[in-house]
Amino acid sequence: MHITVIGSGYVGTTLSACLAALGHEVTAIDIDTEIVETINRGRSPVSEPGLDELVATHSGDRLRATTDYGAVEESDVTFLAIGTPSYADGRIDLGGITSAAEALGESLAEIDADDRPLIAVKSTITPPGISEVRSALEAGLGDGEVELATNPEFLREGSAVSDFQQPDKLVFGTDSAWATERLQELYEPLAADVPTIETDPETAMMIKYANNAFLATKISLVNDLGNICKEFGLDAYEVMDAIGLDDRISERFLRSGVGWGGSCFPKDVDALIAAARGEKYTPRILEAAVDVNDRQPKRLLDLLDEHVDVADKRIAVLGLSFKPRTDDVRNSRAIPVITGLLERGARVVGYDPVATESMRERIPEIEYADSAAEALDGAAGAVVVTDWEEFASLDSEFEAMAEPIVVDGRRIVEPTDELTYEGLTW
Ligand SMILES: NC(=O)C1=CN([C@@H]2O[C@H](COP(=O)(O)OP(=O)(O)OC[C@H]3O[C@@H](n4cnc5c(N)ncnc54)[C@H](O)[C@@H]3O)[C@@H](O)[C@H]2O)C=CC1
Ligand SMILES: O=C(O)[C@H]1O[C@H](OP(=O)(O)OP(=O)(O)OC[C@H]2O[C@@H](n3ccc(=O)[nH]c3=O)[C@H](O)[C@@H]2O)[C@H](O)[C@@H](O)[C@@H]1O
Repeated sequence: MHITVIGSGYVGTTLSACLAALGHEVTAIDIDTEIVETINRGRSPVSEPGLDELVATHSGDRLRATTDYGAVEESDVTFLAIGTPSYADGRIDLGGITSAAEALGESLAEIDADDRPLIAVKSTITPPGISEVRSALEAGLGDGEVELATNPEFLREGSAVSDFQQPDKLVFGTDSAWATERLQELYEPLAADVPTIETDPETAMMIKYANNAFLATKISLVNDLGNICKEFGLDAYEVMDAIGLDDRISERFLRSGVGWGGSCFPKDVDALIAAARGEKYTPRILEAAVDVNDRQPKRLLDLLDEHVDVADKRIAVLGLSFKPRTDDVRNSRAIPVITGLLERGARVVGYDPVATESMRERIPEIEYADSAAEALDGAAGAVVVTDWEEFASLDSEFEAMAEPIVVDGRRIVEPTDELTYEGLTW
């Protein structure tokens, strides 16, 4: 099939490269010329394991990139994979996706009605927001019709390619059998043993929000229970390992610590709360999940305060990305941790295996080290914010600290006899 993907960020590039790998002819569209050139040079514009290789394999063959919306003329399905950030009050900002939808509508107006592609929304938008995207598309189109579907994405950053290639489920939100069949045909090469949910566009997006809200709330509940364990002098990981054996709970997403960040859980939970309030419903459990999450970085710093007065001291922050294996620092827990340390007058030195440059753009005023050893050298304390595998093998590096104090927010560092080691929930 001929596919166009509008928006070439984490989701769009993964989608484009993986669909090309499935045998489809894919055109990736982005307004950013640097992104377009990067893909056409055979490189991924975002850092994801395996994505560079996929783009390199298919670029110039089944995958090409352009800034020109005219490329939709050829396509059977056109995806919208534009960012959907939040306003300060949590409501979803649909400005980016509606302006893309309007521009897309203008291009579709040039195509005979019978030849128009199915438009599938990959971006995460609240169910009430779907009508706004539809209106923008129709405003661009003028007279005429086009069919809009939703096809939410469940991949995680850091494992985007493998998550896309081996999904737990596929969700098709359509208004017609024709649209469902197009999506079935598109995913046919990977859908063999994958449960497929065929529903309407709004329910499909509610499935996406419920999925993220459930997982974020699960982690906050684990953190709440973990904080209680810590107060009782118990190890939350021992407790969670045990409850995870209950199939109804499952062993996944039971890691307590400094909380959830990233470009999706915080924004999606906030957007769902705001959309629910817009309907005069107050989702109290989701509000509590956000509240627990907001408090975890402060609990980490309070623990550090018990061991060292950080004012004027060099303090190492190990891990800057919101999770390992990505350079993404959006809503990383490292941000409130660094801000809290700066408010206490600490001299902060940050280290991350790949996210240093992203964090430097965001917080330029702190020092950045090229290795964990360099960050720890002379530090009067260290906090661990991201569970990068390399932190598990740190050992003699701690000997160069002025005070060997480590407060671990992710249960990744191996405690030693020489170390004053505190876990956030153990
Ligand atoms: N990042 C993730 O792991 C996941 C994200 N999502 C959802 O997917 C959507 C996209 O997320 P990301 O890929 O992370 O966003 P992103 O910010 O990485 O990428 C968005 C891309 O759209 C481009 N763009 C913006 N306006 C455009 C326009 N008018 N025309 C063409 N291109 C335009 C930008 O230049 C950028 O490259 C969001 O709604 C997000 O919630 C869903 C599942 C996973
Ligand atoms: O909508 C999205 O964008 C995506 O959001 C999350 O994916 P992602 O944010 O990439 O990463 P996760 O692995 O879910 O981690 C999110 C945050 O939760 C934290 N986390 C995760 C698991 C855990 O047990 N404990 C915990 O604190 C991580 O450190 C990270 O900060 C979902 O897992 C994806 O299914 C979804 O598609």
